[in-house]
Amino acid sequence: MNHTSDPVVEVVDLRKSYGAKHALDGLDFDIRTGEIFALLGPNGAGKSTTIEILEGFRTPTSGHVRVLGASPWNADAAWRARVGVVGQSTADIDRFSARELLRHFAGFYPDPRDPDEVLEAVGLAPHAGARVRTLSGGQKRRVDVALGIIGRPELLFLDEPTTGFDPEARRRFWTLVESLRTDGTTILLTTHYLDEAEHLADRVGVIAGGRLVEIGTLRELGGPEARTPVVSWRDADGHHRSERTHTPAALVSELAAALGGEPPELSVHRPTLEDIYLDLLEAHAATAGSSATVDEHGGRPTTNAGTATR
Ligand SMILES: Nc1ncnc2c1ncn2[C@@H]1O[C@H](COP(=O)(O)OP(=O)(O)OP(=O)(O)O)[C@@H](O)[C@H]1O
Repeated sequence: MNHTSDPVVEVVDLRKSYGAKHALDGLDFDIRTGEIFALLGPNGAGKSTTIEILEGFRTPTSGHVRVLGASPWNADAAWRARVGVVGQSTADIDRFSARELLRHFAGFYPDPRDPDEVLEAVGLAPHAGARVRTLSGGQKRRVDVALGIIGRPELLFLDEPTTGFDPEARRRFWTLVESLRTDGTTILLTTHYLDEAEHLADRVGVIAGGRLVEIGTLRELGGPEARTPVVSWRDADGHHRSERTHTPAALVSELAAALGGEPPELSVHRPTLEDIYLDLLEAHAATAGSSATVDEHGGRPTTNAGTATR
């Protein structure tokens, strides 16, 4: 465990361009020891570019980046042993069994976890001896997670870790991540699942168009007014109206009195986390002058722990 009070991850004015494309346009954030920090954002926002720079697989165009006190892309093997990586692509060493892979990779670390305990923790114990290629997509993803934590990392990167998991596997994974936090592991997570971020993250950073739109706890997302209920109805001349109010019951009574009965098409809605998140992205797209786009990305390196990192 890192016992210093310095941030585990320090990012100042991080920029990354691919030709004329500014994938990252000046990011600033810190991740503290023992924290679970989630990066949220639409497709193409820059989450994987950020995480891959912090893992040392890409170099920034400019900016200051320190991860466990080092520049990741110049870091040595001792630094790598302190970091765990679960990238977006799935383990492709599929002629081995999960148990064989874990035993093999455990040998690269000074203080690895017990392979059988890891298999149990990720729910792979019943399939430990099966060749990885015979496993389902969700089971292969668990192999990635197992490889990411076998070295007992101080800092764990999880890039969309539960994509393809069934609901029970996701819950089980969340329990595993919580136990890693209890052990003192610092975790950077990217996810498209707001409930995952809500369940796991101490703080989130919302990224869009290569910029950090907001950073804070999920409760703080969108500012203090974002969760204010919205009363909607159709008024006497047929126009659709809506009003944000902390006293929706009072407004509904006023409306009922003014309209002499039930307000037509009345609804009272308390914005959900998803509403708030989508509003944030919409506001960003409006100020950026374009909406968030879905991009294909080429040339991303394989980043699962079993191949590129070790
Ligand atoms: N190797 C590359 N060459 C050129 N452009 C790239 C490359 N990798 C990423 N990009 C572009 O950089 C931007 C950010 O991509 P990135 O993969 O970081 O987004 P993301 O937030 O991880 O998206 P997703 O949620 O789809 O994984 C996108 O516009 C993408 O097309």
